[in-house]
Amino acid sequence: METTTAITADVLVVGFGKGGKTAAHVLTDAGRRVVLIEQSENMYGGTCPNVGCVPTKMLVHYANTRRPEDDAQKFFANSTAGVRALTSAFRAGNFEALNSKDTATVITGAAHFVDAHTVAVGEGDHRITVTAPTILINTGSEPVMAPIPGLAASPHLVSSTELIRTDNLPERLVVLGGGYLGLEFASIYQRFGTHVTVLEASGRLLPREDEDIAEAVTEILTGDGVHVITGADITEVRDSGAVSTIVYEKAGRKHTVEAGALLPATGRRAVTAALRLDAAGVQTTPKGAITVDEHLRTSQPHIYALGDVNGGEQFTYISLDDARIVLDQLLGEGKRSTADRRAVPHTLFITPPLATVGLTESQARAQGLNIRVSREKVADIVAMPRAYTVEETRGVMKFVVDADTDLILGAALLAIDAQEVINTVALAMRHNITASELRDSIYTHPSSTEAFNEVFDKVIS
Ligand SMILES: Cc1cc2nc3c(=O)[nH]c(=O)nc-3n(C[C@H](O)[C@H](O)[C@H](O)COP(=O)(O)OP(=O)(O)OC[C@H]3O[C@@H](n4cnc5c(N)ncnc54)[C@H](O)[C@@H]3O)c2cc1C
Ligand SMILES: NC(=O)c1ccc[n+]([C@@H]2O[C@H](COP(=O)([O-])OP(=O)(O)OC[C@H]3O[C@@H](n4cnc5c(N)ncnc54)[C@H](O)[C@@H]3O)[C@@H](O)[C@H]2O)c1
Repeated sequence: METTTAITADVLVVGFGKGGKTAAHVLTDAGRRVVLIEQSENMYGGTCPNVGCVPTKMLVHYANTRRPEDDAQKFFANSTAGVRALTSAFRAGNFEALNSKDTATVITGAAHFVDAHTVAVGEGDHRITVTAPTILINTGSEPVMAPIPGLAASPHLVSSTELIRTDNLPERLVVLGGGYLGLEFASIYQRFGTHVTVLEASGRLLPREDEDIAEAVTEILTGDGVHVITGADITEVRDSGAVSTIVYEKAGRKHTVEAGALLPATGRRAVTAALRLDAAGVQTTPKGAITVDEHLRTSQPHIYALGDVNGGEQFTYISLDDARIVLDQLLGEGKRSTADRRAVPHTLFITPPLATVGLTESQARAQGLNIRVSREKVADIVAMPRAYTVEETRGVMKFVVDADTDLILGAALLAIDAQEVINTVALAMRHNITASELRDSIYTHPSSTEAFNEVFDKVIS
């Protein structure tokens, strides 16, 4: 006998990501009856606090506190135990904070569309359906598996989630792809004591950054012992017992590298396959992301898509900003849009971190802009003793400034605290604060922001 439970709500959220949960809280507080469906009890709060930003940044912290005399294996196991404790606390907090509200309900199970207003969890017996006039899809992204023969079947294949959760520090890790995820894991695991090799298809790391910045990053990683191979065309993965052999071609020659663990980090794509979007008439792009307009409405105007699933930039704070746009549609004036975003910063959490915003020097030159470029090595910045006080003097700071208006066009900060300092630069860019104003402001001492007092004057071209 079928025992379908039918629930109605004002707003249904599918997926417990940053955008969905933020919207769910605000809508509940505004008196809406909200149902949020999350497929896994291990994922309340979404990717970021469970298997993404939070655990990886905690691992960066732990890896950087390891002393040479620490036993690598024990130190790693203690670190992942610390990560588990934090992520479980965050997960429970995320569930409780929402589910304990009178007009909010969290349902655990994989959701799929039945029609444009109805979503079901489960099939047949015990099926739950939720019907709502407004639906938010926030199902995130998953790793793309490069079509390399032998890769998908390799017993040594590990996902970033598995690497975070294991207590066993791999002896030899090969990372396929030198993007955000690949370089962060390379830096973390090398510092824990693993021998790491990065195989990157592009001719150099970080092809979107200026060459001098990419070179400085490569120097830091290789200085830490990471083996970085760029221009690598990976042709095959062969398995024999305890190791995988990765075969790649570089400059017309065949090479091999062995790994006990193999991490694919060649990009992530929207999670839509299980949603049965056809049943709701929701369209997707050729890459499988949900098609949205600048207000994040899908091809069905009452259905919105937030976060990685809509094919935008894959960062937690973008998913959060997506929630602001959708909430403005549902509760506000309906004006806010993705077109309002200016000077969105990014941070690659290697050690020290690389934080960037705006145009690179090469992008600005390609646009024919009249620019002034300032750059200084962190070790040489007299106004920033902070780097010496924490014994991390590696890196470089670079600013691209409009020579006609003195407005900042972009920055690349490879330096201690860069993930914090970049937010001030981005704010200055958004509010048309000039390079001279930033240079001549008062900052606390000793801090990394003080570098502004000096670096803007180190004009190199
Ligand atoms: C290892 C790693 C490190 C990262 N580090 C950073 C960082 O430092 N800073 C940063 O800004 N970004 C980082 N990111 C990217 C960031 O985590 C994502 O951009 C962000 O979490 C995306 O959030 P979201 O709102 O799109 O959805 P997610 O947080 O991915 O949530 C989607 C949720 O939907 C659920 N779901 C999927 N399908 C269904 C279904 N059919 N039914 C019900 N539920 C479903 C999933 O289980 C998941 O919980 C990192 C990513 C990874 C993988
Ligand atoms: N600190 C952060 O904010 C952070 C950290 C981790 C992940 N993320 C997000 O997650 C997304 C996914 O991360 P990612 O690193 O998987 O993707 P990515 O797009 O950042 O990098 C993928 C890299 O893999 C390379 N590549 C692709 N195919 C390859 C192949 N066959 N062989 C070798 N190299 C290949 C690409 O040239 C690229 O350098 C990021 O773009 C970012 O938005 C953010």
